[in-house]
Amino acid sequence: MIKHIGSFVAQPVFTVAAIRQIEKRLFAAERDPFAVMQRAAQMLFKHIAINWPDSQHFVIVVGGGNNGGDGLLLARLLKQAELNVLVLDCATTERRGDALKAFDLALADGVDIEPFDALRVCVGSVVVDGVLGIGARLPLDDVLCSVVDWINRAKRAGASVMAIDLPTGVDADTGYAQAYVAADITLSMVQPKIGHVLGVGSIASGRLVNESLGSNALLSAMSEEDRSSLAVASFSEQIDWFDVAQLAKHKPCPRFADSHKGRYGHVAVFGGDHGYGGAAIMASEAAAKSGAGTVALMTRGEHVAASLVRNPNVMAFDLAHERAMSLGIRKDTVVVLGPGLGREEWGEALFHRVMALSLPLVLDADGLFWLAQLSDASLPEGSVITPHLGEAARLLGWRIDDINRSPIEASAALAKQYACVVVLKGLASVIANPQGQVYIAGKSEPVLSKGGSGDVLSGMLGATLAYYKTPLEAALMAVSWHNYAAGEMAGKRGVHRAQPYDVLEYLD
Ligand SMILES: NC(=O)C1=CN([C@@H]2O[C@H](COP(=O)(O)OP(=O)(O)OC[C@H]3O[C@@H](n4cnc5c(N)ncnc54)[C@H](O)[C@@H]3O)[C@@H](O)[C@H]2O)[C@H](O)CC1
Ligand SMILES: [K+]
Repeated sequence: MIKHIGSFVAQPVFTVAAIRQIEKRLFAAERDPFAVMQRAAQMLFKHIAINWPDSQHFVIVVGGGNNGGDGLLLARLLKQAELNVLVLDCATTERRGDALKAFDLALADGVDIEPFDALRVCVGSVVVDGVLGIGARLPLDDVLCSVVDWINRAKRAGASVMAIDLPTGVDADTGYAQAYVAADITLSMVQPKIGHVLGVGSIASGRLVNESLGSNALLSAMSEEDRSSLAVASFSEQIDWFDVAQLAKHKPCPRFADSHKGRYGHVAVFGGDHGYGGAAIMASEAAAKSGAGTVALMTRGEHVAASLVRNPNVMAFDLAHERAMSLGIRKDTVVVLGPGLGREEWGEALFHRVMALSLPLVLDADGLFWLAQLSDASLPEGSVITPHLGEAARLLGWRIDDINRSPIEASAALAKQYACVVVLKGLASVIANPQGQVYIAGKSEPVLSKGGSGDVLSGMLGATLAYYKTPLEAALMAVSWHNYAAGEMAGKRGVHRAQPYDVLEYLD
């Protein structure tokens, strides 16, 4: 089968360890390392002027590290521009190095620096979070929690919040957060971090802007090998990927002019025990509307008529019929197993029967429940599993909180354990393959938090798996496409009314 390979626009996101290495090289390349912090402050000033050109009153909350140093130098620039600026200092340790130098310069310039006091009323229309950046140790103690709370209260009272580098409270390596600053804009310094695009961090960051401070030039001068040793995950960049014009350019599963249905694969969706027919019907509809050449729904007899009425293009077979398997399966079949499979005997027997076919699988929902019951399971080559946090926890024998705290490690561990591609579903999804490649795709789309969204995604994934050469590509395409379409749908239909299958009307 001839396949079209989409080209991905991916932007690397970095760990703190990698940022520290880049910083080291950046400092070595500068005559005066303090110049990097000064550049950071100039960039903050620039973005303030762009975003809030009319604001006169600024409050900058600073910690004792270099994140606070950036904030102090920004305060100086605002003061020099004759704007009203107040620095609230919540440092608990003595300042050293660049942070101390920044503090002294701000003080010498007459910047108003006062100790942070939670009872103080916010006087700024823009509040800048310069409390903690990549040097944060989490969780925050009570004092820092009250600082975070103060900034968020100021926001609720009408102030805009800009975070320097990272919203305070967010783990830069995972996006995990408990108490955290909810920023309107985050100005990331040097390079974007994993925590900006994953987990709660992806929401806390608000609109993300990065200023490389000279590191882009440094990275492009590095060898590909050297550079890729720094990035542990690549983020299929929202700005490019989800931009309508860009998506039009990278349209998933494009059709060929000299087309016939055999070129787009065959998807067989297995599932739909009593009461769960909708899940399997939605998955089969999703496969069909994502462009699969042919789709078969393999289900209980009671769901056949419903499926035919809704989707006459989808073949619907009653699994109790002795020829159902031979009619619904071709040799190039991609199987979607799980939606509405259930946890009763019927689902268990069907799970084993389908696993024995050794066809590439999309394994989801209760398919993952049955997978977790096996002590030693290998999946057919080219398979993809799509667990949410709870399902991943069951498969790995970890606690859900552990998955939340280490989503990249969890997906990589699952990809190894089952020798398959893993889509760990979350606000943004982590996609990993057994070769150690990791991508983060998608962003928070609250409209997707409804029963049935996973079924639709698994059906879409069935279609992309039939279309693309590698399961990694197929997973990236399906997750990004689903997420993009959800954003379009939410805008046009509203987040309450829109149903999970409505997303399929926004794929083109
Ligand atoms: N170094 C550079 O090239 C540049 C750095 N920039 C900014 O600097 C920060 C990173 O600075 P660093 O000093 O390493 O860390 P932080 O400021 O994030 O915090 C360290 C500081 O805070 C204390 N601390 C950490 N956690 C806690 C906690 N839970 N409770 C109390 N205190 C805590 C710690 O002891 C230190 O004193 C980076 O994010 C950038 O914003 C530049 O932008 C320019 C280049
Ligand atoms: K910060």
